[in-house]
Amino acid sequence: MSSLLSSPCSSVCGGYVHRSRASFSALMHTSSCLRKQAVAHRKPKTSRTKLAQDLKSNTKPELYDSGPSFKTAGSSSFTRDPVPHTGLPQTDNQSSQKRQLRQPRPPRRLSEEMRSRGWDVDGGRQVPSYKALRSASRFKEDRSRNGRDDASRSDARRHDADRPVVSISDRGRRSPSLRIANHLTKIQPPAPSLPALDGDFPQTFISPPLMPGLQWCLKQVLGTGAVPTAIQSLSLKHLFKKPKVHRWKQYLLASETGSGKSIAYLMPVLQALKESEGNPTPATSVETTRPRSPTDETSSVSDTSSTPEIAPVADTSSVATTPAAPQYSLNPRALILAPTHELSRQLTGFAKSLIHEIKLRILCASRANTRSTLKPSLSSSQMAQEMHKATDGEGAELHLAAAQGTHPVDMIVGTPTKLLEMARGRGWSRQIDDAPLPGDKDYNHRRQQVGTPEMGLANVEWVVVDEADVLLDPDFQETTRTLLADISAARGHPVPVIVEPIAAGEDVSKATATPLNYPFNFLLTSATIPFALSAYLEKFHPELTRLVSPNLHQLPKSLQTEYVSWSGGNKSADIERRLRRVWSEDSTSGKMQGKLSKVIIFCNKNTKVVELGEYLTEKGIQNVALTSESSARKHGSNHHLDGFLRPPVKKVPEPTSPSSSSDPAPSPTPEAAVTPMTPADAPHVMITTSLLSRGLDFAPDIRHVFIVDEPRNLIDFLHRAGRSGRAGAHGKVVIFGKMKGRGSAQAKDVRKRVATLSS
Ligand SMILES: Nc1ncnc2c1ncn2[C@@H]1O[C@H](COP(=O)(O)OP(=O)(O)OP(=O)(O)O)[C@@H](O)[C@H]1O
Repeated sequence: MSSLLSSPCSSVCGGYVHRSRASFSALMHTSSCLRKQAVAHRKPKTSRTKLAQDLKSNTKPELYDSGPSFKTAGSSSFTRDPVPHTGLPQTDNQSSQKRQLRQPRPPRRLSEEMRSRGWDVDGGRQVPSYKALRSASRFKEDRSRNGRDDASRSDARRHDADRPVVSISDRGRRSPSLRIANHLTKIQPPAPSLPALDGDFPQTFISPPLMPGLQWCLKQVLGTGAVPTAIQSLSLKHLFKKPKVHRWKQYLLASETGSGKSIAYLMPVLQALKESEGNPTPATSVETTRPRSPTDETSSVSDTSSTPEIAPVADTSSVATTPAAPQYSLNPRALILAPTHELSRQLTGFAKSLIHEIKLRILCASRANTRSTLKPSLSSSQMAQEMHKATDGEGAELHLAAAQGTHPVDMIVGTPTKLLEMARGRGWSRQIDDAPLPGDKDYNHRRQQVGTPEMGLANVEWVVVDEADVLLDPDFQETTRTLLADISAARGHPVPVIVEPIAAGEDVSKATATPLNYPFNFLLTSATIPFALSAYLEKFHPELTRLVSPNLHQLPKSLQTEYVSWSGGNKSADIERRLRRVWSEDSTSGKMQGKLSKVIIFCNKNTKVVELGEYLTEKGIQNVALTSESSARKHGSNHHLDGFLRPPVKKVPEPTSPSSSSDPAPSPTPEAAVTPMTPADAPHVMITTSLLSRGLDFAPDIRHVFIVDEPRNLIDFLHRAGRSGRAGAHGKVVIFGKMKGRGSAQAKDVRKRVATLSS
């Protein structure tokens, strides 16, 4: 406890720093402040592509150094640290778009005053009026932009707020935590050399806390020797707790790319869904929490075995119960939100590989504009068969608009736009005006075009926001928050829709916002936490617990970086030359066992993607060039990514007993089925933009990522680079630029900044 003293910063910021053991974080803080001071005096950079200034200073693993009392029995040390993760600095774009706060939800019969504040009643449900959602017509789907400008980064401030932060130190555990045993890569998993368990943090996928069926499927998917990664350990430790007094969980799971965040959030969600099958938890109360006192922090840190959650004082005066789910076709109990259809489909397939034993029903809502294949006249057994087909296949999708009756479904995965459409009716966003404008002949026609809502939200107990920094950025936030508000309203606890990006440098610690207490478990995940997200969470979710891996905001250790200088001639020819070199190295090294590695090339612009694709095709290199407009993306499946995405693990024959000690037979490796081919026979190159840089789990034979345009910022860079070197597999990120002579300053700057991402 004595290690948690605060001392004034000796440098420039005048702030305070929490001291951990040996005052190392104090040192880091001071040096960070000095660096910021130096940056502030530097001539401001005008480049649009200037990279983040001080990303690393906030996130060094040393900041999570543990006090002596938290050492585990083995070499691992797990700790909760008082230094909060403050996030990456915010972009200008975000700061310039300060918008208004809409509140509160209205009573069912609306007064004129409430109406004028933008509320309406729709089919008995309270929703923001279409007028209030006028700006929703700008909703853009599938645009995973990651922030555009870094000019405000040096303004970023660290806020030593007292929200709970839980981290896991990787000292002495670095290799085991990511010594990935993955049978998909044909790497024989090393015998697990686990540090001694300290009874606190699970270091194997064991039962309990996992139910045997889930544990068995994890072994199938990951291989028998797999051990939890840092973020999964944290999840096992914290997300399976069952507090005596029910309260809705609020957690952020943050860890580097390819570190297994999907499993970290799927494990607790799937298990909870199974356990509460047929026994839904009502939205019993809106929890109001007392202000945190300094003693809260001390006690939560000193007692690692206790929950990091500060017990809220339940406001029993506002007790409400979940209204009965109306007769919608689908009434899911969990929703997973993802920024793209591709990611939704992959997550669905992956989640299905984990439920072969526990038998839940998971649906992908990614298909946007297709007619239902179900006929209303189907008998119930036919319907059940269709349902089985739709929920058992890889990334299977179902559109039930024309089907009758309700269909049991436990979890739906989709983009916020699609999910909102399912909840409000197809075409709802076209109805953004309450009254027709003079001469608006289409008005009635438009209103009639709105489809019937097919998804009820009253049963939703879990919401996961994957790639939270994208889904809560200016492009997506309105849709995401509207959906969250709709769920809350459907569960009987209306909350305001907040569309209020935090300005750069805004001191959120002094903000007096009303916390958002959603009546469901709320999980957010991301590999990058920009300032805007961090500040938003601090302001509106002060009780949210952050589970942070020590390598957050760093490149995976298995990923090498290499710089290639443009020759000064044709850039496409330079890229072609480098590709051929990769394949010739593959053939001589023998590391690829006769196969040739695949390469993902990231460009900044669609035109460049198309141009490069055509050039390589001309040169006899088969490739897949994908932009946001590509027609291949509109087919409602991930077939356009075939050969590049990691395929889901198929179900293996039933075990005699899932809880028996014998390990499951390894499933056939996807590689085994693939005949070796050359880049002239089958695409070995995918060219795309940042569109596909988020969340997708690419196959391990993608050994190279080429970044041929300067990334817009370090967030963008981390996600692009992170498509390779996943789950401990070897990978290389090749960065092209002008490295020598006049005009090389920018490339050198990139190099310097990228170097800060490797420890
Ligand atoms: N404990 C583990 N051992 C071995 N492999 C694992 C483990 N956990 C996850 N994996 C594998 O690692 C890969 C990456 O996982 P996942 O896609 O969840 O990463 P992520 O952290 O969500 O990455 P991103 O930030 O890019 O979305 C998957 O193929 C998954 O099967």
